[in-house]
Amino acid sequence: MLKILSGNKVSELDQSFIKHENISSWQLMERASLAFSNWFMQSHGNSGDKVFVFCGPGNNGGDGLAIARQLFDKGFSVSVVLFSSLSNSSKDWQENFKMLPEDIGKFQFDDFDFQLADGGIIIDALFGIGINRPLEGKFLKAILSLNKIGGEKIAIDIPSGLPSDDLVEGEAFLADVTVSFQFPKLSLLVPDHVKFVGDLEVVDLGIPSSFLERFESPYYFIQSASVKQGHTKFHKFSHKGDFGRVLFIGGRKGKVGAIILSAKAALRTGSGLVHVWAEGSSEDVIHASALELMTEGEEVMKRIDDFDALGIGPGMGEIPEMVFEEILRSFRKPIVLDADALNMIARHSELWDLLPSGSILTPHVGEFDRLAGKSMDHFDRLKKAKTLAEKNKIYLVLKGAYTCISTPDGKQYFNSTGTKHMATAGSGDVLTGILTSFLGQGYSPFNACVAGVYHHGLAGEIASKEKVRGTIASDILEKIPESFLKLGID
Ligand SMILES: NC(=O)C1=CN([C@@H]2O[C@H](COP(=O)(O)OP(=O)(O)OC[C@H]3O[C@@H](n4cnc5c(N)ncnc54)[C@H](O)[C@@H]3O)[C@@H](O)[C@H]2O)[C@@H](O)CC1
Ligand SMILES: Nc1ncnc2c1ncn2[C@@H]1O[C@H](COP(=O)(O)OP(=O)(O)O)[C@@H](O)[C@H]1O
Ligand SMILES: [K+]
Repeated sequence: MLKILSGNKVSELDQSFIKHENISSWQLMERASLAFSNWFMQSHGNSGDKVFVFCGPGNNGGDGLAIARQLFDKGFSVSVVLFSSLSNSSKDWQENFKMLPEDIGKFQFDDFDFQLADGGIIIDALFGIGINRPLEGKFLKAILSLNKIGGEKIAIDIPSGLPSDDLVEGEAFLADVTVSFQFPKLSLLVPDHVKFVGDLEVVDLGIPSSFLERFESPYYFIQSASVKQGHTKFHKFSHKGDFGRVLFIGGRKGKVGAIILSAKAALRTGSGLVHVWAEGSSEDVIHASALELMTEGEEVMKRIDDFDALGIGPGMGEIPEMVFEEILRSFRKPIVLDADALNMIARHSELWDLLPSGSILTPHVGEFDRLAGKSMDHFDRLKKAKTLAEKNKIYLVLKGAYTCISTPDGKQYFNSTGTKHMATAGSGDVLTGILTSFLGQGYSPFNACVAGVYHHGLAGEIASKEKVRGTIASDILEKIPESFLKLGID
Protein backbone atom coordinates (compact mmCIF):
# COMPACT_ATOMS: atom_id res chain seq x y z
CA MET A 1 0.00 0.00 0.00
CA LEU A 2 1.45 3.32 -1.00
CA LYS A 3 1.05 6.11 1.53
CA ILE A 4 -0.11 9.46 0.15
CA LEU A 5 1.68 12.18 2.12
CA SER A 6 0.53 15.75 2.31
CA GLY A 7 2.62 18.30 0.42
CA ASN A 8 4.09 19.81 3.57
CA LYS A 9 5.52 16.40 4.57
CA VAL A 10 7.43 15.93 1.32
CA SER A 11 10.44 18.09 2.18
CA GLU A 12 10.72 16.16 5.47
CA LEU A 13 10.54 12.94 3.48
CA ASP A 14 13.21 14.18 1.07
CA GLN A 15 15.59 15.18 3.89
CA SER A 16 15.13 11.92 5.68
CA PHE A 17 15.57 9.84 2.51
CA ILE A 18 18.63 11.83 1.43
CA LYS A 19 20.21 11.09 4.81
CA HIS A 20 19.20 7.44 4.71
CA GLU A 21 20.65 6.90 1.21
CA ASN A 22 23.63 9.16 1.83
CA ILE A 23 22.97 11.13 -1.35
CA SER A 24 22.74 14.85 -2.06
CA SER A 25 19.48 16.72 -2.68
CA TRP A 26 20.71 17.27 -6.26
CA GLN A 27 21.05 13.50 -6.70
CA LEU A 28 17.45 13.01 -5.52
CA MET A 29 16.33 15.67 -8.00
CA GLU A 30 18.29 13.88 -10.72
CA ARG A 31 16.49 10.62 -9.85
CA ALA A 32 13.11 12.33 -10.01
CA SER A 33 13.96 13.97 -13.32
CA LEU A 34 15.27 10.71 -14.77
CA ALA A 35 12.07 8.95 -13.69
CA PHE A 36 10.12 11.60 -15.65
CA SER A 37 12.45 11.46 -18.68
CA ASN A 38 12.31 7.65 -18.83
CA TRP A 39 8.53 7.81 -18.77
CA PHE A 40 8.68 10.49 -21.49
CA MET A 41 11.00 8.42 -23.72
CA GLN A 42 8.73 5.39 -23.36
CA SER A 43 5.58 7.29 -24.19
CA HIS A 44 6.98 9.68 -26.82
CA GLY A 45 9.98 7.81 -28.24
CA ASN A 46 11.48 9.67 -31.14
CA SER A 47 8.46 11.81 -31.90
CA GLY A 48 10.72 14.62 -33.11
CA ASP A 49 8.38 17.22 -31.62
CA LYS A 50 9.80 20.40 -30.15
CA VAL A 51 9.83 20.42 -26.37
CA PHE A 52 9.35 23.61 -24.31
CA VAL A 53 10.01 23.43 -20.57
CA PHE A 54 8.61 26.27 -18.42
CA CYS A 55 10.71 26.45 -15.26
CA GLY A 56 9.69 28.25 -12.06
CA PRO A 57 12.11 29.32 -9.30
CA GLY A 58 11.83 26.30 -6.97
CA ASN A 59 12.70 22.63 -7.13
CA ASN A 60 9.90 21.92 -9.58
CA GLY A 61 11.68 24.34 -11.92
CA GLY A 62 14.94 22.56 -11.02
CA ASP A 63 13.39 19.27 -12.16
CA GLY A 64 12.39 21.06 -15.37
CA LEU A 65 15.98 22.12 -16.08
CA ALA A 66 17.32 18.62 -15.44
CA ILE A 67 14.62 17.13 -17.67
CA ALA A 68 15.45 19.65 -20.41
CA ARG A 69 19.10 18.48 -20.31
CA GLN A 70 18.15 14.80 -20.26
CA LEU A 71 15.73 15.09 -23.20
CA PHE A 72 18.26 17.17 -25.15
CA ASP A 73 20.81 14.38 -24.60
CA LYS A 74 18.29 11.95 -26.08
CA GLY A 75 18.09 14.02 -29.25
CA PHE A 76 15.01 16.19 -28.67
CA SER A 77 14.99 19.82 -29.69
CA VAL A 78 14.50 21.54 -26.33
CA SER A 79 13.95 25.11 -25.14
CA VAL A 80 13.59 26.34 -21.58
CA VAL A 81 11.61 29.39 -20.51
CA LEU A 82 12.79 30.89 -17.22
CA PHE A 83 10.99 33.06 -14.68
CA SER A 84 13.84 33.71 -12.25
CA SER A 85 17.54 34.40 -12.23
CA LEU A 86 20.30 32.33 -10.64
CA SER A 87 20.28 34.38 -7.46
CA ASN A 88 16.58 33.99 -6.68
CA SER A 89 16.23 30.30 -7.53
CA SER A 90 16.65 27.20 -5.38
CA LYS A 91 20.11 25.71 -4.83
CA ASP A 92 19.57 22.64 -6.99
CA TRP A 93 17.92 24.81 -9.66
CA GLN A 94 21.19 26.75 -9.85
CA GLU A 95 23.18 23.53 -10.14
CA ASN A 96 21.01 22.30 -13.01
CA PHE A 97 21.06 25.65 -14.76
CA LYS A 98 24.85 25.54 -14.86
CA MET A 99 24.66 22.07 -16.40
CA LEU A 100 22.39 23.11 -19.30
CA PRO A 101 24.02 22.38 -22.67
CA GLU A 102 24.80 25.47 -24.72
CA ASP A 103 22.58 24.46 -27.62
CA ILE A 104 19.40 24.42 -25.57
CA GLY A 105 17.22 27.44 -26.38
CA LYS A 106 17.04 29.70 -23.30
CA PHE A 107 14.38 32.38 -22.97
CA GLN A 108 13.40 34.74 -20.21
CA PHE A 109 9.66 34.89 -19.68
CA ASP A 110 9.51 38.58 -20.66
CA ASP A 111 11.09 37.92 -24.06
CA PHE A 112 9.22 34.76 -24.91
CA ASP A 113 6.54 34.70 -27.59
CA PHE A 114 4.14 31.97 -26.47
CA GLN A 115 3.06 31.33 -30.08
CA LEU A 116 6.50 29.72 -30.56
CA ALA A 117 5.42 26.87 -28.31
CA ASP A 118 2.06 26.41 -30.06
CA GLY A 119 1.76 22.81 -31.25
CA GLY A 120 4.88 21.62 -29.43
CA ILE A 121 5.21 19.54 -26.28
CA ILE A 122 4.75 21.85 -23.32
CA ILE A 123 6.24 20.75 -20.01
CA ASP A 124 5.01 22.62 -16.97
CA ALA A 125 7.68 22.96 -14.27
CA LEU A 126 6.52 26.31 -12.89
CA PHE A 127 5.44 25.12 -9.44
CA GLY A 128 5.14 21.79 -7.72
CA ILE A 129 3.85 21.02 -4.29
CA GLY A 130 5.58 24.09 -2.87
CA ILE A 131 2.87 26.43 -4.16
CA ASN A 132 1.58 28.45 -1.21
CA ARG A 133 -0.77 31.02 -2.77
CA PRO A 134 -2.86 31.41 -5.91
CA LEU A 135 -0.97 32.25 -9.11
CA GLU A 136 -0.55 35.93 -9.89
CA GLY A 137 1.59 38.31 -11.94
CA LYS A 138 3.90 36.78 -14.54
CA PHE A 139 3.09 33.23 -13.38
CA LEU A 140 -0.62 33.73 -13.89
CA LYS A 141 0.02 35.38 -17.25
CA ALA A 142 2.16 32.45 -18.36
CA ILE A 143 -0.38 29.82 -17.31
CA LEU A 144 -3.20 31.68 -19.06
CA SER A 145 -1.09 31.85 -22.25
CA LEU A 146 -0.12 28.17 -22.03
CA ASN A 147 -3.73 27.14 -21.47
CA LYS A 148 -4.72 28.97 -24.66
CA ILE A 149 -2.17 27.54 -27.09
CA GLY A 150 -2.27 24.08 -28.71
CA GLY A 151 0.12 21.19 -28.23
CA GLU A 152 0.49 18.40 -25.73
CA LYS A 153 0.63 19.61 -22.12
CA ILE A 154 2.50 17.65 -19.48
CA ALA A 155 2.76 18.68 -15.82
CA ILE A 156 5.71 17.67 -13.66
CA ASP A 157 4.55 16.35 -10.26
CA ILE A 158 1.37 18.47 -10.18
CA PRO A 159 -0.19 21.03 -12.55
CA SER A 160 1.16 24.43 -11.52
CA GLY A 161 -1.38 26.32 -9.44
CA LEU A 162 -2.95 23.25 -7.80
CA PRO A 163 -2.22 22.95 -4.10
CA SER A 164 -1.29 19.37 -3.19
CA ASP A 165 -4.07 18.75 -0.65
CA ASP A 166 -6.73 21.39 -1.26
CA LEU A 167 -9.18 22.74 -3.75
CA VAL A 168 -7.62 25.02 -6.37
CA GLU A 169 -8.14 28.75 -5.97
CA GLY A 170 -7.90 30.71 -9.19
CA GLU A 171 -6.15 29.37 -12.26
CA ALA A 172 -3.93 26.35 -12.82
CA PHE A 173 -2.20 24.61 -15.73
CA LEU A 174 -4.53 22.46 -17.83
CA ALA A 175 -2.50 19.28 -18.34
CA ASP A 176 -3.22 16.41 -20.68
CA VAL A 177 -1.00 14.24 -18.49
CA THR A 178 0.37 14.76 -14.99
CA VAL A 179 3.46 12.77 -14.07
CA SER A 180 3.59 12.71 -10.28
CA PHE A 181 6.59 11.62 -8.22
CA GLN A 182 6.45 8.59 -5.93
CA PHE A 183 2.78 8.85 -4.98
CA PRO A 184 -0.22 10.73 -6.36
CA LYS A 185 -0.88 13.94 -4.43
CA LEU A 186 -4.35 13.95 -2.85
CA SER A 187 -5.62 16.80 -5.01
CA LEU A 188 -4.88 14.81 -8.18
CA LEU A 189 -7.53 12.26 -7.15
CA VAL A 190 -10.62 14.45 -6.81
CA PRO A 191 -13.16 14.93 -9.63
CA ASP A 192 -13.13 18.73 -9.05
CA HIS A 193 -9.60 18.84 -10.56
CA VAL A 194 -9.98 16.49 -13.50
CA LYS A 195 -9.68 19.26 -16.09
CA PHE A 196 -6.30 20.29 -14.67
CA VAL A 197 -4.81 16.84 -14.10
CA GLY A 198 -5.73 14.97 -17.29
CA ASP A 199 -4.38 11.41 -17.24
CA LEU A 200 -2.38 10.57 -14.15
CA GLU A 201 0.94 8.72 -14.18
CA VAL A 202 2.94 7.98 -11.04
CA VAL A 203 6.68 7.38 -11.42
CA ASP A 204 8.85 5.74 -8.81
CA LEU A 205 11.83 7.49 -7.19
CA GLY A 206 12.89 4.29 -5.46
CA ILE A 207 11.63 5.38 -2.02
CA PRO A 208 10.29 2.12 -0.54
CA SER A 209 6.67 2.02 0.71
CA SER A 210 8.03 1.02 4.12
CA PHE A 211 10.00 4.27 4.23
CA LEU A 212 6.83 6.30 3.57
CA GLU A 213 5.22 4.48 6.51
CA ARG A 214 7.40 6.55 8.88
CA PHE A 215 5.29 9.61 8.05
CA GLU A 216 1.82 10.32 9.42
CA SER A 217 -0.98 10.27 6.88
CA PRO A 218 -4.45 8.70 6.75
CA TYR A 219 -4.36 8.32 2.94
CA TYR A 220 -3.21 5.37 0.84
CA PHE A 221 -3.08 4.43 -2.84
CA ILE A 222 -3.91 0.75 -3.42
CA GLN A 223 -1.15 -1.23 -5.14
CA SER A 224 -1.36 -4.71 -6.69
CA ALA A 225 1.19 -6.17 -4.25
CA SER A 226 -1.01 -5.49 -1.21
CA VAL A 227 -4.10 -6.78 -3.04
CA LYS A 228 -2.23 -10.02 -3.71
CA GLN A 229 -1.25 -10.36 -0.06
CA GLY A 230 -4.83 -9.84 1.10
CA HIS A 231 -6.25 -12.76 -0.87
CA THR A 232 -7.29 -15.90 1.00
CA LYS A 233 -5.61 -19.09 -0.25
CA PHE A 234 -7.71 -22.20 -0.75
CA HIS A 235 -6.26 -25.71 -0.62
CA LYS A 236 -6.67 -28.83 -2.70
CA PHE A 237 -9.49 -30.20 -0.55
CA SER A 238 -11.49 -26.97 -0.40
CA HIS A 239 -15.20 -27.54 -1.02
CA LYS A 240 -17.91 -25.21 -2.23
CA GLY A 241 -18.85 -24.34 1.35
CA ASP A 242 -15.36 -22.90 1.87
CA PHE A 243 -15.95 -20.58 -1.04
CA GLY A 244 -19.04 -19.26 0.68
CA ARG A 245 -22.82 -19.24 0.35
CA VAL A 246 -24.13 -15.80 -0.49
CA LEU A 247 -27.57 -14.28 -0.91
CA PHE A 248 -28.49 -11.27 -3.04
CA ILE A 249 -31.64 -9.32 -2.31
CA GLY A 250 -33.03 -6.92 -4.89
CA GLY A 251 -34.15 -7.04 -8.50
CA ARG A 252 -37.68 -5.78 -8.19
CA LYS A 253 -39.72 -3.29 -10.22
CA GLY A 254 -38.40 -4.13 -13.67
CA LYS A 255 -34.77 -4.08 -12.52
CA VAL A 256 -34.07 -7.76 -12.12
CA GLY A 257 -31.00 -7.34 -14.35
CA ALA A 258 -29.26 -5.40 -11.59
CA ILE A 259 -29.35 -8.26 -9.10
CA ILE A 260 -28.46 -10.80 -11.81
CA LEU A 261 -25.32 -8.78 -12.59
CA SER A 262 -24.39 -8.88 -8.88
CA ALA A 263 -25.07 -12.61 -8.62
CA LYS A 264 -23.14 -13.49 -11.78
CA ALA A 265 -20.22 -11.33 -10.63
CA ALA A 266 -20.20 -13.32 -7.36
CA LEU A 267 -20.03 -16.58 -9.33
CA ARG A 268 -17.12 -15.23 -11.38
CA THR A 269 -15.37 -14.06 -8.20
CA GLY A 270 -15.44 -17.60 -6.88
CA SER A 271 -18.49 -17.93 -4.61
CA GLY A 272 -19.41 -21.56 -3.99
CA LEU A 273 -23.19 -21.06 -3.82
CA VAL A 274 -25.10 -18.02 -5.03
CA HIS A 275 -28.77 -17.44 -4.17
CA VAL A 276 -31.04 -14.63 -5.35
CA TRP A 277 -34.17 -13.33 -3.67
CA ALA A 278 -35.88 -11.17 -6.25
CA GLU A 279 -39.48 -10.61 -7.34
CA GLY A 280 -41.24 -14.00 -7.69
CA SER A 281 -42.10 -13.55 -11.36
CA SER A 282 -38.45 -13.14 -12.29
CA GLU A 283 -37.37 -16.70 -11.34
CA ASP A 284 -37.29 -17.91 -14.92
CA VAL A 285 -35.17 -15.09 -16.21
CA ILE A 286 -32.70 -15.57 -13.34
CA HIS A 287 -32.33 -19.28 -14.11
CA ALA A 288 -32.05 -18.58 -17.81
CA SER A 289 -29.30 -16.01 -17.24
CA ALA A 290 -27.07 -18.43 -15.29
CA LEU A 291 -27.85 -22.05 -14.59
CA GLU A 292 -25.69 -21.92 -11.45
CA LEU A 293 -27.94 -19.44 -9.65
CA MET A 294 -30.58 -20.49 -7.11
CA THR A 295 -33.71 -18.45 -6.46
CA GLU A 296 -35.39 -17.79 -3.14
CA GLY A 297 -38.63 -16.31 -1.84
CA GLU A 298 -39.76 -14.70 1.39
CA GLU A 299 -39.33 -17.96 3.35
CA VAL A 300 -35.56 -17.52 3.02
CA MET A 301 -35.86 -15.16 6.01
CA LYS A 302 -36.15 -18.23 8.28
CA ARG A 303 -32.69 -19.44 7.23
CA ILE A 304 -31.04 -16.15 6.52
CA ASP A 305 -28.36 -16.78 9.11
CA ASP A 306 -27.13 -19.81 7.10
CA PHE A 307 -25.60 -17.46 4.56
CA ASP A 308 -22.01 -16.28 4.85
CA ALA A 309 -22.73 -12.87 3.32
CA LEU A 310 -25.58 -10.77 1.96
CA GLY A 311 -25.60 -8.21 -0.85
CA ILE A 312 -28.66 -5.97 -0.71
CA GLY A 313 -29.99 -3.22 -2.89
CA PRO A 314 -29.38 -3.48 -6.66
CA GLY A 315 -32.71 -2.93 -8.40
CA MET A 316 -34.54 -3.42 -5.08
CA GLY A 317 -36.77 -0.37 -5.12
CA GLU A 318 -38.24 0.78 -1.85
CA ILE A 319 -39.33 -2.15 0.30
CA PRO A 320 -41.32 -1.85 3.57
CA GLU A 321 -39.04 -0.51 6.27
CA MET A 322 -40.09 -3.38 8.53
CA VAL A 323 -38.84 -6.01 6.09
CA PHE A 324 -35.52 -4.21 5.72
CA GLU A 325 -35.27 -3.86 9.48
CA GLU A 326 -35.94 -7.55 9.95
CA ILE A 327 -33.15 -8.46 7.55
CA LEU A 328 -30.72 -6.24 9.46
CA ARG A 329 -31.86 -7.61 12.81
CA SER A 330 -31.62 -11.28 11.77
CA PHE A 331 -28.29 -11.22 9.94
CA ARG A 332 -25.50 -10.01 12.22
CA LYS A 333 -22.51 -10.59 9.93
CA PRO A 334 -21.18 -7.82 7.67
CA ILE A 335 -23.49 -7.01 4.75
CA VAL A 336 -22.90 -5.23 1.46
CA LEU A 337 -25.43 -2.42 0.89
CA ASP A 338 -25.81 -0.68 -2.45
CA ALA A 339 -28.29 1.37 -4.48
CA ASP A 340 -31.84 1.22 -3.04
CA ALA A 341 -30.57 -0.19 0.27
CA LEU A 342 -28.58 3.04 0.64
CA ASN A 343 -31.62 5.09 -0.27
CA MET A 344 -33.57 3.27 2.46
CA ILE A 345 -30.93 4.28 5.01
CA ALA A 346 -30.92 7.85 3.70
CA ARG A 347 -34.68 8.02 4.25
CA HIS A 348 -34.80 6.19 7.58
CA SER A 349 -31.82 7.36 9.57
CA GLU A 350 -32.65 5.07 12.52
CA LEU A 351 -31.47 2.16 10.32
CA TRP A 352 -27.84 3.27 10.74
CA ASP A 353 -27.87 1.80 14.25
CA LEU A 354 -28.91 -1.62 12.95
CA LEU A 355 -26.06 -2.07 10.48
CA PRO A 356 -23.80 -4.95 11.54
CA SER A 357 -20.37 -3.51 12.25
CA GLY A 358 -17.94 -4.09 9.41
CA SER A 359 -20.71 -3.75 6.81
CA ILE A 360 -19.76 -2.30 3.44
CA LEU A 361 -21.74 0.59 1.90
CA THR A 362 -21.06 1.38 -1.75
CA PRO A 363 -22.60 4.75 -2.70
CA HIS A 364 -21.78 6.68 -5.85
CA VAL A 365 -21.54 10.44 -5.32
CA GLY A 366 -25.31 10.99 -5.73
CA GLU A 367 -26.17 8.25 -3.24
CA PHE A 368 -23.50 9.52 -0.87
CA ASP A 369 -24.90 13.04 -0.89
CA ARG A 370 -28.30 11.57 -0.07
CA LEU A 371 -26.75 9.73 2.88
CA ALA A 372 -24.55 12.53 4.18
CA GLY A 373 -26.06 15.74 2.83
CA LYS A 374 -24.74 17.91 0.01
CA SER A 375 -21.00 18.60 0.01
CA MET A 376 -19.24 21.78 -1.09
CA ASP A 377 -16.57 19.82 -2.99
CA HIS A 378 -14.97 16.38 -3.00
CA PHE A 379 -12.56 17.20 -0.15
CA ASP A 380 -15.60 17.98 1.98
CA ARG A 381 -17.24 14.73 0.81
CA LEU A 382 -14.13 12.74 1.76
CA LYS A 383 -14.19 14.26 5.25
CA LYS A 384 -17.84 13.28 5.67
CA ALA A 385 -17.11 9.76 4.42
CA LYS A 386 -14.36 9.41 7.03
CA THR A 387 -16.69 10.55 9.81
CA LEU A 388 -19.53 8.22 8.75
CA ALA A 389 -17.21 5.21 8.58
CA GLU A 390 -15.70 5.94 11.99
CA LYS A 391 -18.99 6.72 13.68
CA ASN A 392 -20.88 3.68 12.36
CA LYS A 393 -17.92 1.25 12.30
CA ILE A 394 -18.52 0.49 8.64
CA TYR A 395 -16.52 0.52 5.41
CA LEU A 396 -17.69 3.25 3.10
CA VAL A 397 -16.80 2.67 -0.55
CA LEU A 398 -17.32 6.01 -2.29
CA LYS A 399 -17.37 5.05 -5.96
CA GLY A 400 -15.86 7.04 -8.79
CA ALA A 401 -12.73 7.27 -10.91
CA TYR A 402 -10.55 6.81 -7.80
CA THR A 403 -12.98 4.92 -5.58
CA CYS A 404 -12.17 5.70 -1.95
CA ILE A 405 -12.59 3.18 0.88
CA SER A 406 -13.06 4.88 4.26
CA THR A 407 -12.44 2.52 7.17
CA PRO A 408 -13.68 2.51 10.79
CA ASP A 409 -10.16 3.46 11.94
CA GLY A 410 -10.23 6.74 10.03
CA LYS A 411 -8.06 5.79 7.05
CA GLN A 412 -8.87 6.30 3.38
CA TYR A 413 -7.66 4.04 0.56
CA PHE A 414 -7.90 5.18 -3.06
CA ASN A 415 -8.23 2.63 -5.82
CA SER A 416 -5.68 2.72 -8.62
CA THR A 417 -7.48 0.62 -11.24
CA GLY A 418 -10.47 1.42 -13.46
CA THR A 419 -11.36 3.26 -16.63
CA LYS A 420 -13.88 5.82 -17.79
CA HIS A 421 -15.51 3.06 -19.84
CA MET A 422 -16.83 1.61 -16.58
CA ALA A 423 -19.23 4.53 -16.33
CA THR A 424 -22.05 2.36 -17.66
CA ALA A 425 -25.30 1.05 -16.19
CA GLY A 426 -24.81 -1.92 -13.90
CA SER A 427 -21.09 -1.67 -13.31
CA GLY A 428 -21.78 -0.78 -9.67
CA ASP A 429 -23.96 -3.90 -9.39
CA VAL A 430 -20.96 -5.93 -10.50
CA LEU A 431 -18.91 -4.39 -7.68
CA THR A 432 -21.63 -5.36 -5.16
CA GLY A 433 -21.36 -8.94 -6.41
CA ILE A 434 -17.57 -9.01 -6.08
CA LEU A 435 -17.57 -7.53 -2.57
CA THR A 436 -20.30 -9.89 -1.35
CA SER A 437 -18.45 -12.84 -2.82
CA PHE A 438 -15.21 -11.99 -1.01
CA LEU A 439 -17.05 -11.51 2.29
CA GLY A 440 -18.69 -14.89 1.76
CA GLN A 441 -15.28 -16.46 1.11
CA GLY A 442 -14.26 -15.35 4.59
CA TYR A 443 -12.25 -12.24 3.70
CA SER A 444 -12.16 -9.56 6.37
CA PRO A 445 -14.32 -6.58 5.32
CA PHE A 446 -11.11 -4.59 4.78
CA ASN A 447 -9.53 -7.21 2.52
CA ALA A 448 -12.85 -7.67 0.71
CA CYS A 449 -13.02 -3.92 0.00
CA VAL A 450 -9.42 -3.58 -1.16
CA ALA A 451 -9.49 -6.70 -3.33
CA GLY A 452 -13.03 -5.90 -4.47
CA VAL A 453 -12.46 -2.41 -5.84
CA TYR A 454 -9.08 -3.38 -7.30
CA HIS A 455 -10.36 -6.46 -9.20
CA HIS A 456 -13.46 -4.61 -10.33
CA GLY A 457 -11.32 -1.84 -11.83
CA LEU A 458 -8.86 -4.29 -13.34
CA ALA A 459 -11.64 -6.37 -14.90
CA GLY A 460 -13.04 -3.11 -16.31
CA GLU A 461 -9.65 -2.18 -17.79
CA ILE A 462 -9.31 -5.62 -19.43
CA ALA A 463 -12.86 -5.48 -20.80
CA SER A 464 -12.47 -1.95 -22.13
CA LYS A 465 -9.29 -2.87 -24.04
CA GLU A 466 -11.54 -4.91 -26.34
CA LYS A 467 -14.80 -3.04 -26.16
CA VAL A 468 -13.66 0.55 -25.58
CA ARG A 469 -16.73 2.78 -25.13
CA GLY A 470 -18.96 -0.14 -26.05
CA THR A 471 -18.05 -1.82 -22.74
CA ILE A 472 -21.10 -2.97 -20.76
CA ALA A 473 -21.34 -4.30 -17.20
CA SER A 474 -21.65 -7.92 -18.41
CA ASP A 475 -18.27 -7.54 -20.16
CA ILE A 476 -16.73 -6.40 -16.88
CA LEU A 477 -17.97 -9.38 -14.92
CA GLU A 478 -16.79 -11.82 -17.62
CA LYS A 479 -13.26 -10.43 -17.20
CA ILE A 480 -13.10 -10.96 -13.42
CA PRO A 481 -11.32 -14.32 -13.90
CA GLU A 482 -8.66 -12.64 -16.05
CA SER A 483 -8.08 -10.09 -13.30
CA PHE A 484 -7.21 -13.00 -10.97
CA LEU A 485 -4.87 -14.45 -13.59
CA LYS A 486 -3.17 -11.09 -13.96
CA LEU A 487 -2.38 -11.04 -10.24
CA GLY A 488 -1.39 -14.71 -10.21
CA ILE A 489 -4.22 -15.70 -7.84
CA ASP A 490 -5.61 -19.23 -8.30
N1 LIG B 1 10.32 13.51 -3.19
C1 LIG B 1 9.90 14.22 -4.21
O1 LIG B 1 8.72 14.12 -4.57
C2 LIG B 1 10.82 15.17 -4.91
C3 LIG B 1 10.30 16.32 -5.47
N2 LIG B 1 11.02 17.21 -6.17
C4 LIG B 1 10.40 18.42 -6.79
O2 LIG B 1 10.36 19.47 -5.88
C5 LIG B 1 9.10 20.13 -5.98
C6 LIG B 1 8.85 20.95 -4.76
O3 LIG B 1 9.82 21.97 -4.80
P1 LIG B 1 9.74 23.28 -3.92
O4 LIG B 1 9.47 22.91 -2.53
O5 LIG B 1 10.94 24.08 -4.23
O6 LIG B 1 8.43 23.96 -4.45
P2 LIG B 1 8.06 24.65 -5.87
O7 LIG B 1 8.98 24.29 -6.94
O8 LIG B 1 6.63 24.34 -6.04
O9 LIG B 1 8.26 26.21 -5.63
C7 LIG B 1 8.12 26.79 -4.42
C8 LIG B 1 8.74 28.17 -4.47
O10 LIG B 1 7.86 29.06 -5.11
C9 LIG B 1 7.38 30.05 -4.19
N3 LIG B 1 5.95 30.18 -4.44
C10 LIG B 1 4.96 29.37 -4.01
N4 LIG B 1 3.78 29.75 -4.50
C11 LIG B 1 4.02 30.82 -5.29
C12 LIG B 1 3.21 31.68 -6.08
N5 LIG B 1 1.89 31.50 -6.19
N6 LIG B 1 3.78 32.67 -6.74
C13 LIG B 1 5.09 32.87 -6.69
N7 LIG B 1 5.93 32.11 -5.95
C14 LIG B 1 5.41 31.10 -5.26
C15 LIG B 1 7.70 29.53 -2.82
O11 LIG B 1 7.88 30.59 -1.93
C16 LIG B 1 8.97 28.73 -3.09
O12 LIG B 1 10.08 29.57 -3.15
C17 LIG B 1 8.17 18.97 -6.21
O13 LIG B 1 6.91 19.34 -6.67
C18 LIG B 1 8.97 18.18 -7.22
O14 LIG B 1 8.78 18.69 -8.51
C19 LIG B 1 12.34 16.73 -6.64
O15 LIG B 1 13.13 17.71 -7.15
C20 LIG B 1 13.05 16.00 -5.52
C21 LIG B 1 12.24 14.84 -5.00
N1 LIG C 1 -14.67 7.40 -14.89
C1 LIG C 1 -14.56 6.26 -14.19
N2 LIG C 1 -13.35 5.70 -13.99
C2 LIG C 1 -13.23 4.56 -13.28
N3 LIG C 1 -14.28 3.88 -12.73
C3 LIG C 1 -15.49 4.39 -12.91
C4 LIG C 1 -15.70 5.60 -13.63
N4 LIG C 1 -17.04 5.87 -13.62
C5 LIG C 1 -17.61 4.87 -12.91
N5 LIG C 1 -16.69 3.98 -12.49
C6 LIG C 1 -16.95 2.79 -11.66
O1 LIG C 1 -18.11 2.13 -12.14
C7 LIG C 1 -19.01 1.83 -11.07
C8 LIG C 1 -20.31 2.59 -11.28
O2 LIG C 1 -21.19 2.34 -10.24
P1 LIG C 1 -22.64 2.99 -10.14
O3 LIG C 1 -22.53 4.45 -10.33
O4 LIG C 1 -23.26 2.48 -8.91
O5 LIG C 1 -23.35 2.39 -11.42
P2 LIG C 1 -24.69 1.52 -11.54
O6 LIG C 1 -25.64 2.03 -10.52
O7 LIG C 1 -25.15 1.77 -12.94
O8 LIG C 1 -24.30 0.12 -11.34
C9 LIG C 1 -18.28 2.21 -9.79
O9 LIG C 1 -17.62 1.11 -9.24
C10 LIG C 1 -17.26 3.25 -10.25
O10 LIG C 1 -16.11 3.27 -9.44
K1 LIG D 1 4.30 21.57 -12.28
